[in-house]
Order: sequence, then structure tokens, then C-alpha cells
Amino acid sequence: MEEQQIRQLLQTVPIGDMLAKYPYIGELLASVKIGVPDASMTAAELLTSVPDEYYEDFALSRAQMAENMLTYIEEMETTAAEDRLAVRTVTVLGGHDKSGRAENCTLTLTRGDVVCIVGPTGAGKSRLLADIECMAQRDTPTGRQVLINGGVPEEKYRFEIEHKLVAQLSQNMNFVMDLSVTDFVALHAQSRMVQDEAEAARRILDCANDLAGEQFSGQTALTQLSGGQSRALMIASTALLSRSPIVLIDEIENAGIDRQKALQLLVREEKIVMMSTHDPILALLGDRRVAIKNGGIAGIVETGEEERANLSYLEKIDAGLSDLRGRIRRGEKIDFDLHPLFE
Ligand SMILES: Nc1ncnc2c1ncn2[C@@H]1O[C@H](COP(=O)(O)OP(=O)(O)OP(=O)(O)O)[C@@H](O)[C@H]1O
Repeated sequence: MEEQQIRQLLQTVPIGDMLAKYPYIGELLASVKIGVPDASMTAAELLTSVPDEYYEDFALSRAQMAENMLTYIEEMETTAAEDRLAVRTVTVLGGHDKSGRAENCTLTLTRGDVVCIVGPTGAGKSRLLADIECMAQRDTPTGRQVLINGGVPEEKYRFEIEHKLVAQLSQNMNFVMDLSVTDFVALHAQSRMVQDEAEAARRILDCANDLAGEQFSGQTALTQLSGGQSRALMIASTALLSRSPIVLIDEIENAGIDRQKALQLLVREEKIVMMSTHDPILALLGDRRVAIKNGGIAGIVETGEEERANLSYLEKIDAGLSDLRGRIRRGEKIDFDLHPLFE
């Protein structure tokens, strides 16, 4: 984070919000015994409210204290950003299935990888995503262990929000916030310390519209977005704003978005993408698919050349079905020869 951005935060954001997002600021304040009487005041106002004599006890001036805080945030954020950038691989060491049988397999993912998780209802697909999300250390029902760059991740990756390595896009993306799309994205951008929030909001909106079947504007209320539009918005903002190197997606197929573009977008941003899906197009777009059975990894299928060769045909079928959906939506009849649509 740039010094200028931090200065602006200290001057404009309520200290309560700063403490929630950067808990280490609380430690810094505690180290010089400065309490927070009012969470709505900014950090700058808080430091001004403390009498001069107080700083003298710590052989500090008020200006030095402000500079210390700034440098501290800068250092902490740089370290956190470097940590996230340093994630090169995620490894899942096998645990056991629901019957206690050992999984006997190791799954290693590197940046830019797209891995699909397949298996019947209740098999344990979401559980595998959850194991990665919480960086399981043989302490979940599956007994799996997740490693980062081949080693046991530090505790902070598991338990501290600002260090989380995983962004999860779940099936339920219903917004309850009473905000416009632009305001929501700008808020998200602000929380990520993006300098030009309006520009970031514009880029995300363009990208989300590129993914969504039906276009929407920045003025649209979040609560008015369709399931597919909400999903497109979340995927665009995860790809362009989230610093998490790992993205987990629970079922993308029913969302009515351009799945292929969504994946390309995430891969371009060098994320590790894992998604639970049964969509043949997505499965073939992935590098591998992990088959789950009875709670355990039953096999890992590499997407082969022959499979990839089938992709263009599947896409034609998909485009044909999408054309028919459009006709149904417009109240038209489907009483013509369908063969040309699928050949
Ligand atoms: N190895 C395991 N040992 C014990 N319990 C497990 C194991 N794997 C999964 N489970 C449990 O089985 C239940 C179903 O798993 P999960 O919800 O992950 O299935 P799913 O494949 O995502 O299902 P759906 O397709 O219906 O969403 C969950 O309660 C989960 O915690």
C-alpha cells in the first residue's frame, strides 16, 4: 500500500473500521497505552485528542507517533502482500473417506491451474473446498492436511482475515445490501485500498457485463440483480480486486454467465481455481478433475487431447441450447428443424 493511501486512510476512515481491518493497529496503540474512546473518530483525530504530555512520557512527538503508525501499517501491509504473492503451490495430503479408508493421494496445485471437483450429491465436494478454505491440518472430518509451498502454513493464514489466501464464491450470491452496483464495487475497492475507486468500479462493471448474459448498469440496485448477474459481479470483483491467490467456486453452471470467459479471467489473474462442477464444458476446460466418492478422493483425471478436441463440439451444442433458451424467453416457438443449430 502506498504511503499516500495510508495517509488518506488515517485522515478519513473511522478508527473502529481501521481496527477491524488492521487489528495490528490496536496492538500499536496498546503499546503506547492509547485507548479508543470513540470508534467513529479517525486515527488522525484520535492522535490529536491525546494531550502533548502523554507523548512526552514515551519520548515521542505527536507527529512522530503519526509517522510511526504510518510506517507500521506500510510495513505490515507490504509483508502481507508479499506473503500472498509468495504462494506458489497448494498441496492437499490425503486423509480418509467417510468409511475411514485412506485416500492415498496427494493433490498439488500451482498458479494458473484450474481443477474441477466432481462426484455425486453428498459425496464430499464442498468438504474438499472447505478443507482448502480452512487450510485443514488433519483437524476436519476428512483428516486431510493442506500445505502451502510444501510446508505447513502459518497460523495467521488460517485464522486472520487479512491474511486469508482463499476467496470463495458460493452458490448463494443473493445480496441483501441496499446499494447500487457502483457503490458496492467502490466500497469493495476502498476496502482493498485501491487508489482510483471509480475507475476500478468501471472496470469491474465492464468485466461483469462481459460475463453476464443480460447487461446491467452501475445504477442498478444490488437487490435487483439476477442470480447470474450477481455471480458475474462477484467473479469480476474477485478476479480484479481480491488479492487471494486461491479461488474456490461452488457450482458455476446454473448461473447464466459466460463460464469460459469467467475462467479465462481468473486464470489470467494467476489464481489457483478449484470448482465443484458437473458441467462438461467446464470440466474439459480444467486441467484436471478430482473425482470424489464416499467423502474421499477416488481418482484424478487429467484432461487429455482427445477430450479437449471434443470441446468445440460441446460449445456448439451449448450455443444451440442457449439460442433456444433465448427464443423461449422471448415467447417464440421452437417448431423448426433443430439440426442446423447443433451441427
Ligand atoms: N471424508 C469424510 N469423512 C467424514 N465426513 C465427510 C467426509 N467428506 C465429506 N463428509 C461429510 O459429508 C457430508 C456431505 O458432503 P458435502 O456437502 O461436501 O457433499 P457435496 O458433494 O458437496 O454435495 P452436493 O453435491 O449435494 O452439494 C458433509 O456433512 C461432509 O462434512
